[in-house]
Amino acid sequence: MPAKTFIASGPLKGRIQVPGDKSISHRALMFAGLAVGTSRITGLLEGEDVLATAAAMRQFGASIAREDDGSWRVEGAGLGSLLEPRTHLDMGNSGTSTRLLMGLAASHAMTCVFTGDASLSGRPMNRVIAPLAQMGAQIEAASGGTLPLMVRGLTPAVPITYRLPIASAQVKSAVLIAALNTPGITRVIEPVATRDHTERMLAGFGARLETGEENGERVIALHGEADLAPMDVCVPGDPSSAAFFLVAASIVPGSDLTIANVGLNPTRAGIVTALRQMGADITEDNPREVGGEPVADLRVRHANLAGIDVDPAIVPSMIDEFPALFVAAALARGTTRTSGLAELRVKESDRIAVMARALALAGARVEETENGLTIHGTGGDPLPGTREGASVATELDHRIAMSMGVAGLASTRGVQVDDTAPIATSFPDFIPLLERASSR
Ligand SMILES: O=C(O)C1=C[C@@H](OP(=O)(O)O)[C@@H](O)[C@H](O)C1
Ligand SMILES: C=C(OP(=O)(O)O)C(=O)O
Repeated sequence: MPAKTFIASGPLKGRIQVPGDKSISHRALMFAGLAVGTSRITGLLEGEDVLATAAAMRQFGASIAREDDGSWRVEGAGLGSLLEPRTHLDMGNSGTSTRLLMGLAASHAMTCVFTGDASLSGRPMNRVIAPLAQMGAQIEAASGGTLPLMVRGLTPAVPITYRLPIASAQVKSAVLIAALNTPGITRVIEPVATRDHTERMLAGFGARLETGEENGERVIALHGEADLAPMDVCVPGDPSSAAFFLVAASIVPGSDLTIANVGLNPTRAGIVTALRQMGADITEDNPREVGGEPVADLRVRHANLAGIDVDPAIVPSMIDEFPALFVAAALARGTTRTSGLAELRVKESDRIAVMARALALAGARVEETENGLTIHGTGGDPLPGTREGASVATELDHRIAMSMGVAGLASTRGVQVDDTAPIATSFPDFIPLLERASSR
């Protein structure tokens, strides 16, 4: 459990690059692992969550290796020809790996056991069990619908039409991945649009899928069984990782930082919109497309932020960025109110409760509401920071650790975080990168 105190820093300057997008990295390994032939992935995030997906895909029969130039070479096992894993699949801390690979197992005639760490073992899986059971899979989970769980897949599975009861790209993707090996048309209806990396990348790998709109809802129709052809994937930088630097540079006076190659898919870019509404100075340079995704270099300069009421409609497009936004709000002038964040309670930790406690410990004025936080900002003055001997509980949650690390940069006493190890799940080089950016 490496604790660390993040202390007040000088301005963040220069040009940095954040690692590859976690959501896209998972999918690149999965779909390359299902294609027939060899794919190459550049810019893959080499974080623990993504490595858990790689290990699982190897158990399913894909051959996956890192090349000397840092790219990854994947020889697919071929959809429908997967091997049955010889041991349980250890998903570590990763909800995305678990839920998407449960979809894969559901339409293959094999038995897979999924396990995970203490955080993942508390997260709800009924949301994927329900549609996958409709498709014919038999799933036995611990009471409460959590890991460890066993999936007995069915081939051929049954195509379904499934309307998502919650806005979740993981549930959508689990059903679409199960549909790949399912004859017929599987439809997913999304009342609220969530990240669409699965749809974009599956089309790139040659799956037949149509996306459209009916009565204001998104409808995705996937034709199985799919033949996936190998391809080269270039993974853009992760906007969820960039968010920590967008907030850090916004709250530390004198900062002028460029974050190169950040993915700006509209289903992910809500944090940029919300920070701009607070008065952040963020410009987009060199907009382009990388790997079928919109990308730009983001230049962020310190600004005097003001509190806002965050529109709940923006929530799905910045779901993982709320811990970072809460830190921006704690340094802003006036009050920020957030609502509609029920999903935050079932992430790696209860991010509403854990951030309320963490920010209060660092001296911020925070009120927890049913499904959000109300934060009264300092108006730009540094937070007091944690007291001697007190440290923020990160609860196995990488985003809590990084967000509170950023809060430390704008604090008088510094912010001590009890455990920085979870950061490696999504951003192994976060601390050195932060130190480099703030010491120029
Ligand atoms: O599909 C994905 O890659 C993800 C979807 C989101 O989860 P939900 O689907 O549970 O909202 C997000 O929080 C997670 O970090 C990654
Ligand atoms: C919620 C997250 O990831 P996952 O659901 O894959 O554990 C996250 O990275 O913030």
